Amino acid sequence: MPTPELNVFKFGGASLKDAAAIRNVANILQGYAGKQLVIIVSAMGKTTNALELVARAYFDGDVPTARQRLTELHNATLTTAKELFGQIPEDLVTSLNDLFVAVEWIFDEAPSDLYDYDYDQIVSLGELISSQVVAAWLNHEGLQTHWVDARDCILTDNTYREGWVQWPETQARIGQHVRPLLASGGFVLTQGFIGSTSENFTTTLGREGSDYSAAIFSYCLDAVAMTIWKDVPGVLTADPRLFENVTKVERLSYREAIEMTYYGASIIHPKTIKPLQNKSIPLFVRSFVDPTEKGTEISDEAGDNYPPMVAVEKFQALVNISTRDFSFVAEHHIKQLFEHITTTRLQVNMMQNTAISFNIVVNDIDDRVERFCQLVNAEFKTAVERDLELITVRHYTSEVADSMRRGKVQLLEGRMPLTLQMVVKEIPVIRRKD
Ligand SMILES: Nc1ncnc2c1ncn2[C@@H]1O[C@H](COP(=O)(O)OP(=O)(O)O)[C@@H](O)[C@H]1O
Ligand SMILES: N[C@@H](CC(=O)OP(=O)(O)O)C(=O)O
Repeated sequence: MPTPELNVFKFGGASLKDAAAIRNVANILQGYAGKQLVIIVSAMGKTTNALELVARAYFDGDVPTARQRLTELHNATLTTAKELFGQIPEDLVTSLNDLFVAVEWIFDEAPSDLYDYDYDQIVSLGELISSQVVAAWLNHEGLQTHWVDARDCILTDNTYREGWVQWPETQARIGQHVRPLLASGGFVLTQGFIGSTSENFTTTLGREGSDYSAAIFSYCLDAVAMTIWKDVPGVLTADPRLFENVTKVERLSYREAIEMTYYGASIIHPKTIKPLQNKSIPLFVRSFVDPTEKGTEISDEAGDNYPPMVAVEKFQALVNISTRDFSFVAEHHIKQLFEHITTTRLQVNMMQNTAISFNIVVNDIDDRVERFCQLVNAEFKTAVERDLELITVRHYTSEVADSMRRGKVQLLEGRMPLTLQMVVKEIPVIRRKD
């Protein structure tokens, strides 16, 4: 049953990066007091990056470093809480302490044989901490807020670091845990990014997956709209950190949004769009810096005219695969290659083939490319080029395409009527030997 006028808001790391930022979030939420609202929060600032280092140190057997980094994070969290509250409420100190102690207990045991599993048990801490601090602050500010554990709501399979949502069970759990709280009044606040398996082990949904969590809650609760609050005025024609002269796009269709985000427009996690599109729930991208502004609306197609829009995906590897015996790359080879692509969890962003070779451009994550090359080694030769960028231009013009190529060497290009893609690397700078 739809929840009347329910909105879902997602606040990411940038909007929660320190005490002043959390105060700002509470000020925004004052404007929604008494409304039906589910709030999804990410970890504060760059906490997830810090926790990745903790997980790596632990898995590599360097427990003292893991402990030290965890203690630093605990102290930083208490400092933020102290700046917010002055005197930190006792129950917040206790709940934060319990969360940190649970990770310290992991350090008392040897790592499992699966890094991705250990990663999720540790890195999920970021969202658990931030949700406790923010919920406590909202309650302190007179905004009644129920804290919910997202692991009681989002059921995933056992694919650690990229849990696959089990939709029917998730829908039932969200209904069971969230609806009664909404009915009792007050906001519901929970964590983005995390879920759990049927054996109650914590999973994460993939880096920057809190947007996706918000879309899951929006879908399951039939929200009227979902809003993600960002440090930019909305979706821009390109990432302002990388490009000049970018402008805000007032409206985007789901199709445009999914194409841009899949290829690296990191403003929205690519998995966010499908659940919203499936129920025609509009997505608003708004500024937490200037919450009076309208932002960008993403919804059904409306015959819009779009300017050129650019997305850049970094850390790409180009894998050139060729047969060892000069035979054609035929269908059965491609089938075999894709089986290995699936088992090593490569995400293929571009592919092109010739008579005896097959090129794929993939996200270069961990040792996945090496594992893939080993698996195909018996039948195929492989050559890998790394540190590449995949630039995708929707609604391209020749001027924009030329400006993207400037100062780069282009290794691969793909053109479709609406989309231009190029794989580029920096031109190596020749320096004098003195
Ligand atoms: N097309 C785009 N429009 C606007 N911002 C973009 C775009 N592509 C990338 N970004 C970047 O996304 C950032 C906001 O996303 P992100 O840092 O993931 O936020 P959070 O982690 O707080 O949710 C912006 O600061 C901007 O640099
Ligand atoms: N904290 C997680 C999940 C997330 O989505 O964060 P953010 O909303 O700050 O991008 C990450 O950094 O990957």
